[in-house]
Amino acid sequence: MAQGEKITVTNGELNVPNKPIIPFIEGDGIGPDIWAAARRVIEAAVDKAYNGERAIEWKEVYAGQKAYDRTGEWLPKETLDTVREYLIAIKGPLTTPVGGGIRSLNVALRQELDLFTCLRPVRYVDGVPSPVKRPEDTDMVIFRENTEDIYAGIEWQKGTPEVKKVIDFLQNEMGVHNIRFPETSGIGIKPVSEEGTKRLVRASIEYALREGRKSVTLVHKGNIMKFTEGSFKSWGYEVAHEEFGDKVFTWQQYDQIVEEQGKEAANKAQDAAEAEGKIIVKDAIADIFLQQILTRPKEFDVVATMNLNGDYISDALAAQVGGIGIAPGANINFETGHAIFEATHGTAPKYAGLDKVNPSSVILSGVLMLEHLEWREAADLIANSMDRTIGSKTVTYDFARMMEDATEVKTSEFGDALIQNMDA
Ligand SMILES: NC(=O)C1=CN([C@@H]2O[C@H](COP(=O)(O)OP(=O)(O)OC[C@H]3O[C@@H](n4cnc5c(N)ncnc54)[C@H](OP(=O)(O)O)[C@@H]3O)[C@@H](O)[C@H]2O)C=CC1
Ligand SMILES: O=C(O)CCC(=O)C(=O)O
Ligand SMILES: [Mg+2]
Repeated sequence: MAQGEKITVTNGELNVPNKPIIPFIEGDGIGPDIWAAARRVIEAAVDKAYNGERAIEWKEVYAGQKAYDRTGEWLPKETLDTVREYLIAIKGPLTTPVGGGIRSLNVALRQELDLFTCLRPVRYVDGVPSPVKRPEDTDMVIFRENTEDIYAGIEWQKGTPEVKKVIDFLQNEMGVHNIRFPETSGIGIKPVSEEGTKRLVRASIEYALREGRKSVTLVHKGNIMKFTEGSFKSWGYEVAHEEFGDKVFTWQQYDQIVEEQGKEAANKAQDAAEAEGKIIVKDAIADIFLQQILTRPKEFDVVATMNLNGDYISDALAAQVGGIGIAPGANINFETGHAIFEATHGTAPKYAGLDKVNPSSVILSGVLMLEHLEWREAADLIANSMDRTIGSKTVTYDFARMMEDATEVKTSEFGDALIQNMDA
């Protein structure tokens, strides 16, 4: 039984004891390699920052292969109950087979605990090799809706009685005539709700205001998927207008001024709003957005989008600042206080057990967790040490292959270097 105390929440504020119990899931594939390094780095930073007065009491909980081997279940109820009870957890990646087998345990955790925001900050760490000319221009925070959309996994396989029933219903009762090959189609459903959209966009605007960000961009494919992605855009603007009033200036307001007074007046109004520190709420269609984040990254700041778009955007943006080896994330319910911190990447099975991959994504997810607990001194120790370590070209294989004169180290050695450089 772990010693320590529970983190609790009162009126949306976390109460963090000096020895909080934090559940962790080691993860599949490279999970054990990166988690071992991350755990040591986080412990060293907390110890150094608070001279032993604070410490994390880790509590292992099981999911994925390790859970299956021990209990015969991929995601035991006990794991969900424990995370629910202790509020904050951190996890390694979990495998999801393609085209059959179990559904994503990562998605199940997010849905079961209603962790409606997948928050993925994307910013450049000095010295990291990147495929773009000015990686430092990319500084965005993704707010990805985390519980709905086609990502929810509501689908039926080709040739089953279930899919036939759904197709018959669509054709006979809903007047659908454009399923191109009904006999050989699988069908997926894409639920996107007003409630789910509004809580996500609300959280993104609140974050932008709190963190002094400049804009929130609603990313959607609403021209094609009018009542899901298109509605996401409309509901997003509604939240902005109805709940944030004079704290925001939206592109809908801009368009209205263009209509009534012309473009010059609209530009002036937007400039004035920016000067007053208002958040600009705008939108972009997903395909062109993927081009513009590469060509004009400075124009984007906080990004609010649906589940699948957010998944694609996360990996694309991670590439711009050096790749998935350094891409942290958090799954958060801002209303209940529940949060699970995890890297953006997956289990990278070909590297499992080789002590080779970059642990930075899960370590920086730990930094996000420490910031969330307001243990900023410990978070800063890790972030600064990461700057120094990468700055001295001590890196894992993924960065070493793109750098000249790098010293390539193993996962565990990178962890050692981070701990050593906390003293520098
Ligand atoms: N939240 C989660 O738990 C997630 C789980 N997954 C699951 O992971 C499994 C594998 O997915 P896959 O599509 O291969 O994606 P992965 O993210 O696991 O790996 C893809 C590639 O990304 C690079 N990479 C990933 N992690 C690291 C790291 N820590 N350091 C350096 N490079 C890294 C490697 O590239 P290279 O070979 O070029 O060096 C790797 O081959 C699937 O079952 C998927 O469902 C996927 C995403 C998230
Ligand atoms: O759950 C999975 O296996 C994949 C999830 C994923 O890619 C993500 O959340 O970014
Ligand atoms: Mg992904």
